[in-house]
Amino acid sequence: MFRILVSDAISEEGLAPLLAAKDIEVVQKKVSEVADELDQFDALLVRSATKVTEELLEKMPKLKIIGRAGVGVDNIDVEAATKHGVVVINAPNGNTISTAEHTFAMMASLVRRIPQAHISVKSREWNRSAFVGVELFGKHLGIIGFGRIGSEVAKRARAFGMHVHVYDPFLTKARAEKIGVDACSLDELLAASDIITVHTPLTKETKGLLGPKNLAKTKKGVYLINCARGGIIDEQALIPFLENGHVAGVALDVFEQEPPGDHPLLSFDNVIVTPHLGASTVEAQLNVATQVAEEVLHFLEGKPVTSSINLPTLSKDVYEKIQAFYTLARKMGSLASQYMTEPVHEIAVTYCGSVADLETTFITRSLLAGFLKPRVASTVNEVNAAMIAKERGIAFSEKFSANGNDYNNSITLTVYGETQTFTIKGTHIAHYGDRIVHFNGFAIDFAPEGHLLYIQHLDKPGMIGKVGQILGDHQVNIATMQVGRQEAGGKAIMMLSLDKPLEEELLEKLEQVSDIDTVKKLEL
Ligand SMILES: NC(=O)C1=CN([C@@H]2O[C@H](COP(=O)(O)OP(=O)(O)OC[C@H]3O[C@@H](n4cnc5c(N)ncnc54)[C@H](O)[C@@H]3O)[C@@H](O)[C@H]2O)C=CC1
Ligand SMILES: O=C(O)C(=O)COP(=O)(O)O
Repeated sequence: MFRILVSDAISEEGLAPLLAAKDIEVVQKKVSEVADELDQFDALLVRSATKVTEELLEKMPKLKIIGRAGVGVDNIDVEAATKHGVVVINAPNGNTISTAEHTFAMMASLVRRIPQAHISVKSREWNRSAFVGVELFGKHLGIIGFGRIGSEVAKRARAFGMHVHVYDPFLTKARAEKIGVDACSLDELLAASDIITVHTPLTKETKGLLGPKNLAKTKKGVYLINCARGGIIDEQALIPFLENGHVAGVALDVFEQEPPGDHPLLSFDNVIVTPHLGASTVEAQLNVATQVAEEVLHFLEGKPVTSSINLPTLSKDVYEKIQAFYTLARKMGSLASQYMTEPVHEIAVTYCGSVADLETTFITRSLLAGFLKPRVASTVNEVNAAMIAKERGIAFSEKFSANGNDYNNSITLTVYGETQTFTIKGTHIAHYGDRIVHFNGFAIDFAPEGHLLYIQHLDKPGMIGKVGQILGDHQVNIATMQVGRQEAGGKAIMMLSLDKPLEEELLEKLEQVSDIDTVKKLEL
């Protein structure tokens, strides 16, 4: 049974896949209303109101996934979620059109002074000369941030006969030309635009992007629009530019603090505002709720997510291709970690043959999670494995080779410790399963599963018998046994799979047998 907390107002119709699912309980309450039960939730669904802080995450130890029914995740401490191994997903395109349309509604309202005229008429006035506006046709629109919403705004602007200038450090000239916009530098955009609208996420780089310095570079009489995030246009910095008339008008859907309270900007007649309504349409809310509900359901069913903020995203197709290697890699990581009981400073993975062509980032994360799990007390999974490895000073690298080295595919993992180096190689054989084909310098062939017992010994007659005798005397049944050696009479290994885990006392007995060098219990 999974419990999901929906702590913001999310479309009930969109939540239908979760509400209808068996073994899932959906609780639609604010965080403050379930303060005593926070440790019982597996998933959390939010919009922009709930602040998902590290403190909240610490109160939710069972949490596996956070679904943001919308785009911006600046209300979620994604780094803390990653640290806690919690997947964060969003609905990146469900509200694009609604927000682009709202931006346009704001633009038209701003230049034609519709809100002010509306209030005037409602106040029983009829003052036509007070509300003379300007046309959008022929004006220069500057769009800062040319992602999903920015590009939809551009399409609409072109239909209105506007010239569109775009600044986005990640936009190529070729794409800009194809869409028919002028890709330019920020300074060029600021100097050329009659109206500027921002559509970036709120990040360290974009916070205060339109602050005192950049506002001074704009044309006198410029109009500004923020339907992205409060703070991209610095609210305090706007005040003198409004007072001296340099900025002709501002439209804000979002604020540095929401609600903004008694903010000085609200006193300006030429500042028009809405209460964060960009995504507030029936269609957008249904889209984003359906997207996150389906994703969360998939995730809880153990399927891949397609729009994660802190995991590489995988299509169903790709996931099916990598699934087998993902499991093999996790087991190899775990075996290496259990074998190498000393501190490790580097992990190197080589993908050979068909696996080298796949999306290996995810496989490597799985391998790291498998490696770290026996070593860390907290949750470790694909989400936080790379971060934890880094924190512990473990470097990791990937190499690729088209040649499978006798196998259709293989993964080789080398772990560098303080005093020794350990190498393990595995392969996945379709319709047969995972095999470890190389272990600590020995060619061997065993299935990585269950209760394993590794013994390194001298290659001489009677060794298998001695081990078999000790295990038999203690009622431990051997399910399978594989052997490998480097040369006749030299070092050799046995890998036994047992029907039950080995007790410590038996391990010690085996270690005392003459010509047995190493005994290790490996659990998968
Ligand atoms: N008012 C509302 O209700 C809504 C607001 N939003 C907000 O709109 C914003 C944009 O959303 P999308 O277009 O869906 O995101 P997106 O990720 O598709 O586009 C963002 C664009 O900003 C660009 N960018 C990033 N850093 C930049 C920088 N320093 N300078 C210039 N460009 C930069 C990126 O390259 C990207 O192309 C987000 O902040 C989102 O939270 C989204 C939906 C509703
Ligand atoms: O999707 C976004 O980024 C939004 O800003 C929409 O926010 P909301 O879900 O309406 O609180």
